[in-house]
Amino acid sequence: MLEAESISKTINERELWSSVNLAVGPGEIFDLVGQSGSGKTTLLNCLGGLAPVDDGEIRIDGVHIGKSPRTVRRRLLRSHIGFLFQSYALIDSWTIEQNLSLAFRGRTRRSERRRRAREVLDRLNLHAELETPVYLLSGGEQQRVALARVMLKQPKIILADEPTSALDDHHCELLLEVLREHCAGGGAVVVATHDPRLMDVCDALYRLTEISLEHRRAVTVWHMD
Ligand SMILES: Nc1ncnc2c1ncn2[C@@H]1O[C@H](COP(=O)(O)OP(=O)(O)OP(=O)(O)O)[C@@H](O)[C@H]1O
Repeated sequence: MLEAESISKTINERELWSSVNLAVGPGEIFDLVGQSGSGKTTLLNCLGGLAPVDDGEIRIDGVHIGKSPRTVRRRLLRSHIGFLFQSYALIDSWTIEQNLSLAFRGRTRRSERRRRAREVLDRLNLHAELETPVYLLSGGEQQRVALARVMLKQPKIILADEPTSALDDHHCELLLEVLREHCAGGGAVVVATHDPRLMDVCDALYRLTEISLEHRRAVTVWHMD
């Protein structure tokens, strides 16, 4: 479903990681761990096509995203990838409804979009009016709006960066339920987290590890039972 083969990334002459191999298939949740600054967010961005790699290949359903024409790539990323960003990536001055409308493709009627948005928000225990501007919400509520947007989009692959950072245990459990359902339906998840509540449900752990004095990082993989 999502494969990275021998990918490397250098930013401002600093090699973040190199020769990284990773493959996540239907039903799998992989965790990415490593020290702050080791390049986890950058790796997620590269896997999701938001940033280019310097070497190697990233394939989604077998399509090499770096080499495919721009329109094919955009369509593929749009239908396959859903991001849960560390910063939530919501538009602050927009309402919840406007932020969630970005998840819908094609011509979905507004009444239908509102009905589905309400259903997902209720499930996430977020009962604010759809007309509420996002800047009025707490961090945890904003994180749930971002999760609602991914749930409405229904991508095949979810890339999540510290998705539980603002969630209490109850809401963390809701997130886990959503991720498990996503995987049970044949989806895949790559998450960057050190949160043991989330690490517990992961199938494998990819650790960005420093392996030499030149600060090169490789990936060590542990498969969890
Ligand atoms: N666009 C950019 N321009 C310059 N430097 C960048 C850019 N993106 C990332 N970096 C640098 O690359 C390094 C890795 O950043 P990244 O956010 O990927 O690490 P991380 O492992 O996710 O860190 P954290 O756990 O603290 O979120 C950092 O030193 C960061 O400053």
